[in-house]
Amino acid sequence: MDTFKKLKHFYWPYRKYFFLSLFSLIFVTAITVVYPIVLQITIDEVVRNGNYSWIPYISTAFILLMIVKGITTFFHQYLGEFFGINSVYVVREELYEKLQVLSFKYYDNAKTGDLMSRLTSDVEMFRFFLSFGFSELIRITLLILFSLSVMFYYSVPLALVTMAAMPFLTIVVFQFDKRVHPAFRGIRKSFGRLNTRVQENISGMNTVKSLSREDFEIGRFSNSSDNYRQNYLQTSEIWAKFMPLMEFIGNVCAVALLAYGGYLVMDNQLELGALVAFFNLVWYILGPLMNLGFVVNQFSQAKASGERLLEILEANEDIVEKETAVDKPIDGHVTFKDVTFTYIEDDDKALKDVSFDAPPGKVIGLIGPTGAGKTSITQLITRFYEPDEGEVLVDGRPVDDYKLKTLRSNIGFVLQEPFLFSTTIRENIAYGVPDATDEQIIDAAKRAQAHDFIMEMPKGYDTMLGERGMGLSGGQKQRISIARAICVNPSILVLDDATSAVDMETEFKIQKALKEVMKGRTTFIIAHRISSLKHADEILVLEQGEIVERGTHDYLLSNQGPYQRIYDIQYQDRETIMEAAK
Ligand SMILES: Nc1ncnc2c1ncn2[C@@H]1O[C@H](COP(=O)(O)OP(=O)(O)OP(=O)(O)O)[C@@H](O)[C@H]1O
Repeated sequence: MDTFKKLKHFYWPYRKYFFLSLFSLIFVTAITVVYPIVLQITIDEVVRNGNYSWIPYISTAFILLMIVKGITTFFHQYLGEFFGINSVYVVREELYEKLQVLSFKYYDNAKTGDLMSRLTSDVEMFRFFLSFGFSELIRITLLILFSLSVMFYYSVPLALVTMAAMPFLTIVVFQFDKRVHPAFRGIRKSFGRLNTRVQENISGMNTVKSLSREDFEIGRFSNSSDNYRQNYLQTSEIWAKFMPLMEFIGNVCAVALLAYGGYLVMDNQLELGALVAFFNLVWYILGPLMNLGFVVNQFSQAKASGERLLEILEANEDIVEKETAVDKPIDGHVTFKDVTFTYIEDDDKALKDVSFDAPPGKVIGLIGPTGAGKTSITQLITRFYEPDEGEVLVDGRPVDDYKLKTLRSNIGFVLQEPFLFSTTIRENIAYGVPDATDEQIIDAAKRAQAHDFIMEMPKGYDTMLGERGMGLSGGQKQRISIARAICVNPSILVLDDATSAVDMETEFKIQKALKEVMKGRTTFIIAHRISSLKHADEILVLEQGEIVERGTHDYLLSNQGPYQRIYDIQYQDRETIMEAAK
């Protein structure tokens, strides 16, 4: 019940609808129990005692009851659904909001497919229990209570015989829950894994096809699918074992009832109509008790789903905004003081004692082999991660003094593989500034050298892009992302390998666009090619998380250090190779 208690604040505000639904349910259930009573009166009074004049009254009363039942059933169902769907509406909203604030650390380990299945099928499972399961549990209790009351009214000894089976059934149901709950947790987990497989496969379809790994992928999918199947079958086995057992206990009870009840009728201690009514009533108890297995099953599924939802809702938000965080304009002065950083505890350090100072408007180049820590530096400026030691300052203040929104909206990114949403080009450019005017958007596109190719498209700025920006070349995507950065007008700019994926002509265009966007902004250029950052005011050469050399291009060229070696590989050796090829 802990899971439901923890999730209470989602459904409790809607309790009014739940209780109204429950109130209607009391009528529905009470009227259901009236059926056997009508049967008893008809047999004993009308048929056996010959009171045929009662027929019109009984019929009218019966019809009236049916009308009331129809109306109350409507309210019970509708309000139950209303309660469930509104509660999970809030759950879904809160989950989504939580996903927006969870840090990169969380996403480093999270699997998209699994998260998707939590946000869809787990939420749905929880809703189903709120809408139907809860009230079904109460319907069962009410039906048993009402039926027992009528049974005790007809015959106390016979009612006691019926009750004798209840403890056995309760034990079986309890055992059932104990086994079926872990099984359902297994099902939900393997469904999450299955979703992850599908999602990764579709996202990585290019890689799969280009490496001809379709068969391997099919095999991996089959494994996950088989795992889901096995989990499901295991649960079905538990289900299949317990259901007949419950039914058997129920039938033994019915036989005992008929034998003892028959004896009471023959002994004139019970009217025949009462026995028939009794036999109907006993199924109103046994049926729901057996059905309890189904409700317990739903309850277990909802509990397993609720646990998975809580795992997201209670996930640690390691990047928290201070209460005193400020919202001040940022000039773009970035300072690192002895910064050391690791992504995963006990892992190698991604940055070691990194210090530098980047005054507003200066250009800092970051170069070094892959995995040297270039991107990590920029991830700390935006506070995507936090350093283990040392300080990251912007305009002389630690980055955690700023509101996250203030800090991040002042830092623009142009990445090697920009992410474009499947919407119009206009919306993609204005993504960071949703209220940007058409003039602003067009101006940004012009400065990013993107206006011309956008205008060549049939719908211009209203052209819809496919998922992940399909339908555009790498260079075009890049320029849209530069326009996006210009639109935001950040004081700090990060160009992460922005020109590595394009041909020389496009690179030239992009460089022109970048020059435009860099004007007046502190810029960090991450590059493998010296040509991309040789004009930087300071170049930091990184190796295994450490700054091993720093200075201007000219200084570094004469320093006989790692930068010069990179230069030699990229320029002189190339010339030698070109010479040799002549
Ligand atoms: N999300 C992450 N979780 C764990 N380790 C990471 C993560 N991102 C990077 N690392 C590790 O941190 C180190 C520095 O990585 P970083 O991405 O900063 O290098 P880089 O110099 O930008 O490399 P590249 O030129 O390939 O982009 C590497 O050893 C990398 O494996």
